[in-house]
Amino acid sequence: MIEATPNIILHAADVHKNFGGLRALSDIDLQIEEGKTHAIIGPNGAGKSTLLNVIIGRIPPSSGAVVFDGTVLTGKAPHEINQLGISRVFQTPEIFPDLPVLHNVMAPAFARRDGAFRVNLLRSIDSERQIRQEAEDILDDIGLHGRRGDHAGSLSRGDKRRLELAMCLIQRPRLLLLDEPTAGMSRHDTNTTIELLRKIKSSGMTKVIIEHDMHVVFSLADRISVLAQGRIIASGLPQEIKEDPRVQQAYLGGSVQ
Ligand SMILES: Nc1ncnc2c1ncn2[C@@H]1O[C@H](COP(=O)(O)OP(=O)(O)OP(=O)(O)O)[C@@H](O)[C@H]1O
Repeated sequence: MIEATPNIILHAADVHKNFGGLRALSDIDLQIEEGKTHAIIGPNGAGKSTLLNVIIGRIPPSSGAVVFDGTVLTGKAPHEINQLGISRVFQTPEIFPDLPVLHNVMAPAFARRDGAFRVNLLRSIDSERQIRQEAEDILDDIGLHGRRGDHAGSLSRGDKRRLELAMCLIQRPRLLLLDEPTAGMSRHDTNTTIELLRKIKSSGMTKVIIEHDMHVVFSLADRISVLAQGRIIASGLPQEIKEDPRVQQAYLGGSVQ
């Protein structure tokens, strides 16, 4: 078994992923420090989503292992990995469009407690009240409280993404993975989401963010890893990454600002 280093909550060790003849990930060694926000950036097709999918068990690596707090995740099913305390906000929101917004947020809390999306008729009313209150508080935090009775399907794309974030937060994950959390949002909604993610940061939750918007990355990240053609070409503090010539090169000569 691969040992987790102290303070390193997640370690992707020597991960490779091939799709047929295509090397989507090569020699990945990624260490995520507990309580920090770690951004993964890189040009289109660099392998960012593949890496996230390997971490959450949706895609098996061709070789290598992912270790979360001393537990090897490789070979586990996505729901088992979720139960260990890892949640992910997807690029395309996965919500229940026909249910009210509030019920969307409550549903994962039952899964958190029961280990499955099932309704336990013997569940105490108090517990249900507590979950409802928790869901209402989170909706308040993310600015969707006024929409709690509306069908989730009627929300704008940006609000659906925030709803999905609320559905992750109620699970109280130890590690939150965010795949382009502000994609499709207006500048105003993007800034509101940055503020919300900052608030979550102060709660000590570890976060991994994949993001193209450098304003979001540099507003939130404690550390940044840069993927290009399936390899991590640089990893470090935001200022180090900004000044790294290899990173500038990976962005086709453009500057990372
Ligand atoms: N299921 C799959 N089958 C075959 N090839 C795949 C599959 N998933 C991804 N790829 C390929 O692997 C490479 C990495 O893709 P990936 O989606 O991980 O990149 P990305 O960095 O997330 O890109 P983007 O920023 O555009 O979302 C690409 O060449 C992509 O075409």
